[in-house]
Amino acid sequence: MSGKAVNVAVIGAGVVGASFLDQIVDMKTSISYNLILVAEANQSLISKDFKPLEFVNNDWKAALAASGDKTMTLPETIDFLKKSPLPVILVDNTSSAYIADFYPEIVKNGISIATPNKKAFSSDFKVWQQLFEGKQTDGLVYHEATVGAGLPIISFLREIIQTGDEVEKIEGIFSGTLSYIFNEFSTIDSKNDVKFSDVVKVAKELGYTEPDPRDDLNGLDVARKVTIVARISGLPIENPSAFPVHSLVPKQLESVQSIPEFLEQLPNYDDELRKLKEEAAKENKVLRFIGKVDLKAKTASVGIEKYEHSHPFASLKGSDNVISIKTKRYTNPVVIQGAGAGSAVTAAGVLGDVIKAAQRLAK
Ligand SMILES: NC(=O)C1=CN([C@@H]2O[C@H](COP(=O)(O)OP(=O)(O)OC[C@H]3O[C@@H](n4cnc5c(N)ncnc54)[C@H](OP(=O)(O)O)[C@@H]3O)[C@@H](O)[C@H]2O)C=CC1
Ligand SMILES: N[C@@H](CC=O)C(=O)O
Ligand code: NA
Repeated sequence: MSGKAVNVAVIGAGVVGASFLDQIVDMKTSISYNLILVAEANQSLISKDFKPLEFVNNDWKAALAASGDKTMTLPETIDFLKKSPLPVILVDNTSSAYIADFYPEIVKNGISIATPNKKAFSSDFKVWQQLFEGKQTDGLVYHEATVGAGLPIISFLREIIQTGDEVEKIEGIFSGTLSYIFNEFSTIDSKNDVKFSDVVKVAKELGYTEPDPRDDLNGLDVARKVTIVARISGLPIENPSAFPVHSLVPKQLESVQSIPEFLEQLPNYDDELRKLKEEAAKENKVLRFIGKVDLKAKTASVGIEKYEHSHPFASLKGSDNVISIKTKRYTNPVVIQGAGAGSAVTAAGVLGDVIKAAQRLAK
């Protein structure tokens, strides 16, 4: 044992957050990862004297449920963490834009961040610059799980770029939900006449979609991921609305209030996608929902593309992501494929980031 340690503060104990906490309390390494804060929206566990929180049988859930501590505001949380005697890594396991807005202030106070939350990295480019072009004394920022969940996309891109490689093109299926929907809707078997609206309903029943499926179908989640990989590769995209994004939500259904009503009306708009699928089938192709960045042309886009049956994107299964990266050195693209969503793989991506930060920070 080296006796080195860091303090870890976790915000969010939902799908990813709960799995993250299960993994970190079980982890045995030479560095000590001392949990000093676990916060849900309304209740928290706070170690006010910075002694590591302790759980009977590693049962953090029971301890959190029994805790009487109310969740601090973000400014209060920053004030608390600033006083930590050990380096602190704040793990944001929420999708909160409000919390993401505080990242520049958090790192300015020397607190490091590890997160799967895409909001800060895909909002205004100015925030990106504040996070990655700041002072030596700023906290570190890791966000592997913002693209392809635990798959090594961001670390790979950053590493090859640091060694002098140049990214030329990135193309991929970046959404677990839309991967599943198109893998089921448009298959190599041209007799498949399943309706788009039916696949969306099944995807929702299986828990693959966001609570409101429009948050997947509008393409914004993919646009955020495309913005992130483009920026890392040197294309300073202003925000995820600064390039063409094909929304699969019919205009007339954008403002429908209830989710059941949206799902009930969706079959009225099946025709357009059915025609596209039939056109593709005639050319022996399938439809896939793709994010693309072309560094030479300085363009990005999100939308439906057609692929030959022999293309790796055509034979994708389940809700896998697949991302193809062509560079000056990798003239045959590197293809990274695997689960791009899910609690355990995403949490492992976040925990991997915490480990990387701790290896640089631990005292
Ligand atoms: N699920 C997946 O497969 C993947 C998720 N991600 C990203 O991971 C993040 C988390 O996703 P997921 O776990 O699925 O989402 P969930 O909605 O399951 O969990 C979010 C959690 O954040 C908590 N929360 C929200 N706001 C606050 C706040 N102000 N203070 C404290 N806690 C707060 C919520 O608490 P409460 O319940 O009390 O409101 C909830 O427990 C998102 O950014 C998502 O995009 C990335 C890749 C894959
Ligand atoms: N809803 C997202 C989850 C991760 O960001 C997806 O389907 O990929
Ligand atoms: Na990743």
